[in-house]
Amino acid sequence: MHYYLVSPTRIVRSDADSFTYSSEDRLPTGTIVAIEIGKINAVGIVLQEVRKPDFEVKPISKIIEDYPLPIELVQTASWMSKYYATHQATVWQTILPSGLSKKRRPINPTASVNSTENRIKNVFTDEQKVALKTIDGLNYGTILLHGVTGSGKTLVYIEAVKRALEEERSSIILVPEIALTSQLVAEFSAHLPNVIVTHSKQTEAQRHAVWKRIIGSNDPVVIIGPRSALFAPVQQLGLVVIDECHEPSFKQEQSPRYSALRVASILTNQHRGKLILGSATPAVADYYIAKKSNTPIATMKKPARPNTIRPHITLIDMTKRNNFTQHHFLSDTLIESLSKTLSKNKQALIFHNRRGTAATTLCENCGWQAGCPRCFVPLTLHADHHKLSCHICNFSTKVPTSCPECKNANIIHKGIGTKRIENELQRLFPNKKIARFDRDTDAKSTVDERYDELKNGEIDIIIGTQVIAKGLDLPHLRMVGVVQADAGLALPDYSSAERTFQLLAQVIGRVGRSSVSTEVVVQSYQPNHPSITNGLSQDYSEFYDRTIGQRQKTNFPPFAYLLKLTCIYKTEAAAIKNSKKLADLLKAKSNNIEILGPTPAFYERLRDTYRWQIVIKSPRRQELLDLLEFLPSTHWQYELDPVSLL
Ligand SMILES: Nc1ncnc2c1ncn2[C@@H]1O[C@H](COP(=O)(O)OP(=O)(O)OP(=O)(O)O)[C@@H](O)[C@H]1O
Ligand SMILES: [Zn+2]
Repeated sequence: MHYYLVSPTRIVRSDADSFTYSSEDRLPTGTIVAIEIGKINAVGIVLQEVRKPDFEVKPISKIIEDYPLPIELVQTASWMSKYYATHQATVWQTILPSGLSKKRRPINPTASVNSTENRIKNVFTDEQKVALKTIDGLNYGTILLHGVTGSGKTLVYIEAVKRALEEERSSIILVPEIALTSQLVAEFSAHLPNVIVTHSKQTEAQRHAVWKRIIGSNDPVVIIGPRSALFAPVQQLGLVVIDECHEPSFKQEQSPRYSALRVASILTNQHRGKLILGSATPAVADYYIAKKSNTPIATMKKPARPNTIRPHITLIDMTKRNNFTQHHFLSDTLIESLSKTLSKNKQALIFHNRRGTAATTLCENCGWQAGCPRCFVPLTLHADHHKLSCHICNFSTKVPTSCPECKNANIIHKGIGTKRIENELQRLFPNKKIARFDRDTDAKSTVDERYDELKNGEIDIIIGTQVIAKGLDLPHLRMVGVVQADAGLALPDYSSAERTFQLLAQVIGRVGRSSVSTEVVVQSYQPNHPSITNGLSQDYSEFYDRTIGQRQKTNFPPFAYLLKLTCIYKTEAAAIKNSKKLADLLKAKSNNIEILGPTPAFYERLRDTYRWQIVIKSPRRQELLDLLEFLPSTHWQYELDPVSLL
C-alpha cells in the first residue's frame, strides 16, 4: 500500500490544503484523482508519497486522468499559493479546466489551425538577428524584447518557437486580449503547422477537450491564448512569450490576484525554459527590474519593413477654440485629415478611452446630476439604448425627460464617449462604413470576429477604446486620430501617467509601419503634459528616466512593494471605524512599513457598500505577507502588487 498527500480542488479547511489518502498503485506527482471528503466526492492532485500515517485514511477512489500534470506546473501552483497568500484550492480552480471529472462525449477539438499555405522563409532585419542571438545565447530564463511598434517582434517570437520545436519543446504565446488572437494566429499559422488556440469563448467541453489533447500529447505543441493559457499542461515547455507585456490584463483581478509575468518566470525556470517579455512600452517597474537583475534586454529601434516613413503628427490644443469651427470636440484639423484619408478610400482609426455616449447627465436649471444610487458615480448615457448606466455595477435606468428635482425639461449630456463619436462621424461621413470596438460591442462584432474586414480595409473608420490601440497591423490604415489624449490623466493613481503614455505611444504606432505616408492628429487639453509629449514622440527612454525618478522620490514600485487592503461595510461609519482600527493595529505590529490612509476608496460606494482602503508600502514583500495574519477574516479584501490603487 502507498500513501499520498492529495490536494483537493475545493476548500475543505481554511488552514489545510492537503490530506493523506492510500492507493494500491504507485502514483506520480501530479496525478489527478477522485477522493472522498466526508461524504462529498472531490477532485484532488497527488503531491507526494508519504510514510504510512498513524491514523486511518481513506483510499483514493479512482484516477481521473491518464496523464499526470507536469510536475513543474504542480510546483508553480504551490508557489502561487504562497506568493499570493491564496488557498491552494483556489489556485487549482484557476489552473485546471472546470468539470474535470465529468464524462464527456468525444468531441473534435476544433481549436487547432492548420494552414496549407506555403511556409514562408524569413529574411530577418539586423535588429531581429541581434535579438535572436540574445535569445539563443541564453540557457534559460527571461529576456526583455523592447522593440518599437512595427519593429517585427512577431517574427522574433515565431523564430524562437521554431527553435524550441527543433529541440522537441513546446511554446505558449500569451496575448493581452482575445481581440489580438486572430491576427497572431494568422501570422503564426503562416509559419508553423498545428497552432492550438485557447480562449474564453470556448465552451467548458471544448476547453476540456483542448486541455486533454495537450496533456496527452507526445509531440511538442504551440499554444496561443490569453493569460490563462499559461496553465496549459504541456510536458516539455521550452518557451513562453508574453506579447504586449505591459498590458494590465496580464494581472488577474480575482483571487489569486496573480501577475502572468511573475508566474511565467517561475514556470519557465522550473522547466528550464525561456521567457520572452515583448513590448514597445514595457512597464517602467519591469524595465528597471530587468536592468537591475541583469536580465538580457534586446532592443529594436527601427521599423522592420524597408523604407518606412514616420507618420506626420499634429498636436491640437483643445483650449484654443479657433480650431473647432465645424464641430465642438472634433477639431478642423482632425476632420480635414479624416476627410482626406477617406476620399482616397483609405482607412482611419479614431481612439478614445471612454465608452458610452456621454459621461454625465445633468439639469441645466438646478444642477442635478444623474448618479448611480448604489455607487455614487455619474451614470453614463447610452443613447442607442435610451439608458443611463453605471460603468461600475451595471445599474441602469431610463433617461429622464425632466429633472427629478426641479421638473425642468432642460436635461443635458456632457462628456465624450465612443458611441457619441460614432454618431457624430456617421453624420459627417454618411456613406462610410464605421465600426466601433469597446466593451459594449456585442460578441459577433469584436475585433477578432471582424478581423478580415479590418485587414482588407472594408471598414473605413475604426472607432474604439484601448482594444484598438495596440498590436494591430492594418495595411490600409493611413490615419490615426486621438480625441482627447489626456482623458486618463485625471485618475488619482500612481500609474495614470504611465498608462496614458503607453496608450498614446501604442495607438500612434498603428501607422508609420511601412513606406506609405500616414497622418496622426492628437487632441488634448494638456498638450504640454510629459505623458503626452513623450507619447507623441514615442520616446520611451525619456519617459522612463523621468518616471523612474518620480517613483523613487515617492517610494512606489519598483522601489516598494504594495499591499492594498479594502474594508467593505454596509455603513460608512463601520467602514471608517474598522479601517482606522486595523491601520492602528498594523502600525503597532511593524515598523518597517509605510501606511497610506485609511482613505475612502476611489469607488467609495460600490454596489450598496462603503469602501475604505489602506495602502501599505514596504521594501520587503515578506513584511507585507506577514501582516495578512492580522487581517480580519470577513469584511476585508487584500491585493498584493496591485497594478492600480483605484
Ligand atoms: N524581417 C522583416 N522584413 C520585412 N518585413 C517584416 C520583417 N519582420 C516583420 N515585418 C513586417 O513588419 C510589420 C510589423 O511587424 P510586427 O507586427 O511584428 O511588429 P511589432 O513589433 O509586433 O509591433 P507592435 O508593437 O506594434 O505590435 C509586419 O507587417 C511584419 O510583417
Ligand atoms: Zn453602480
